[in-house]
Amino acid sequence: MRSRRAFDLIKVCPLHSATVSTGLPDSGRKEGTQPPSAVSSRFLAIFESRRKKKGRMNEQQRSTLLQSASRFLPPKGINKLSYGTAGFRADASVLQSTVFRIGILAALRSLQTGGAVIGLMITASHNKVSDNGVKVADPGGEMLTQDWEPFADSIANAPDSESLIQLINEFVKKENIPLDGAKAATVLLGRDTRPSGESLVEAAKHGISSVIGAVGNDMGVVTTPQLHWMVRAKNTDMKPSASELDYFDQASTSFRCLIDLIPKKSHQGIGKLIVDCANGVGGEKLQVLKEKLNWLDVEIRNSGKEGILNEQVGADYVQKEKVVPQGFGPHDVGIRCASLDGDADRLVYFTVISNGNNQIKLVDGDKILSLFALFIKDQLSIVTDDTNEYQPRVGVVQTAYANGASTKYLNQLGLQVIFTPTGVKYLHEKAHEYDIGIYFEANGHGTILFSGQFLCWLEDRKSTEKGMEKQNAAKRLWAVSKLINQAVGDALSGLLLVEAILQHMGWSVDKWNELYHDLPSRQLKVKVADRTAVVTTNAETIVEKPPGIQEAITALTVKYPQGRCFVRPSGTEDVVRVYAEANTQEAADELATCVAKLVDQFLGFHF
Ligand SMILES: CC(=O)N[C@H]1[C@@H](OP(=O)(O)O)O[C@H](CO)[C@@H](O)[C@@H]1O
Ligand SMILES: [Mg+2]
Repeated sequence: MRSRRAFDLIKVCPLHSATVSTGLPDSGRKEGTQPPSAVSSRFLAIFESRRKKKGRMNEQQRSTLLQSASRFLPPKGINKLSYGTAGFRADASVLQSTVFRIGILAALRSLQTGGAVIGLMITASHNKVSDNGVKVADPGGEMLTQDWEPFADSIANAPDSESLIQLINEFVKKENIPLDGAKAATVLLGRDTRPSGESLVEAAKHGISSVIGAVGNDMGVVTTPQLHWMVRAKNTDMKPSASELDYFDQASTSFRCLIDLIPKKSHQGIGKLIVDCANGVGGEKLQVLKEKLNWLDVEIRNSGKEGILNEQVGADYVQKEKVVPQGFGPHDVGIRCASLDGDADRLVYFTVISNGNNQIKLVDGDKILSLFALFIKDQLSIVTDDTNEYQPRVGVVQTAYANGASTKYLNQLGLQVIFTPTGVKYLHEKAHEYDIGIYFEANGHGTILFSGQFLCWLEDRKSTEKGMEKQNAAKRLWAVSKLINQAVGDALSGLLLVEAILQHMGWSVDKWNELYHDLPSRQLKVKVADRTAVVTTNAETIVEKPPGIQEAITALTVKYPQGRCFVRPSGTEDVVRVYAEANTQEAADELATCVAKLVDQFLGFHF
């Protein structure tokens, strides 16, 4: 079922995207006016009929694959790789064969989706500079369908070329992929600023071109969300030739639109913003936006010209350590500051505490989510009233890492809050079930998704609503849908939306931070012998295996007022993570430390 979602995703309102694309380049595109169910069943019928003739690897293809695969053999003695929460990540030196193989996978995915453009991004996000990684973007710009992850795991771990070809052969048959050289496939490649990126992109290109008919288009150094945005834009036919330039144009135009729609503009403004760019790709891209917007009140720091990527800088460091990033200090007290991560898909805000010994007041992903949810709810309540036949469904998606106070606040706003396991692929999927699905991880990765039906309705409201106030609210929501990156969480477009909303409200960062008070929390990581021994359930809040550990965690947690604690295996690092919340910082620290010891007792290296 999931592999079909790529098609469902692209059935956007014709008013929003001009045409509806199936990802099947030569299928009828005048279908946009049909109701969604009819559209998608027609797509699927075409898709199914094409699939029937497929699923064979000819001799020429086999020998091409075999020849190139023999040049990219996996190094001996490395740990088993797993696609995880955000693709494959490891020390860059061991990744050549993995990336080569994922190049093949991306080309196969393009073939399977009837020639839709697939994305392949080389990044290890907030991890250290010597690491790297690879992840794949599906036709709608979202993460690779989970159905393909086992295949990704198996080919990444295939010990030699013969077994790799055998796995591909089996998969191609199972999925009916037309591997006969007759069909075209396109993969869009991007990388962050890591020095290992260039050679890994080359490995990916070898993988792609070993699938006959497949072409890799290299977008160079881009943020992860820019690559996802381009994939989405190309496939939805809004902009078949979509480039980074279009990304910047759309972001700046919709941001300006939101600013122009601010009622009774405050002459005071909301003051200066300083952005820590993690010494990563976000710095140079934010500079482009700054120039395009003639935005004088933003200062860009840690743009990568001097410091080391992610070393004591960036959103992950700031959110987890709750201290200032390098380059920030007492001179910044009271100023609104933001941090991006290494590939600019996470965003948090903070202020430096005066005499605080480098401590900060963190404004995390939960607060960004709350600000977005509040703004959307306000605007929606202006546009809709009880007499409307169509009542858009709004859903807010969080993970167990969301601060308990944020969930309480969102519930008090009357919003439906849903929990999923960690990893944006889960949140994104859930958010798609709503007309407006807003999701954020506490670490600052999140976005807003709008359904095609809602956007059609909104398009109508923009021009037909009688009152100016209603029209403007509709226009604001429309601008949000254009500004926010609906493919994936995006620190740059998220930052512009936060700035626009704060200006709209006339709020300082402190006023925003007062929406609710975070419960004190602590996150720790524990190195264990085998993190896969931890099996969780209930959106990762309960440990099922190893037996006995959950009872012990619960027994500790109940001792602390407002205590909440869970453990889960990381999908990106070889650790088990511990999260604890309680009514005081000391209590949260103590609870986290006790549970970390428990994890060590149950799973640590005890010889
Ligand atoms: C606690 C935490 O921040 N976990 C992060 C981290 O995943 P782990 O599976 O926890 O390693 O990286 C993921 C990818 O960036 C992100 O989705 C997730 O939220
Ligand atoms: Mg990232």
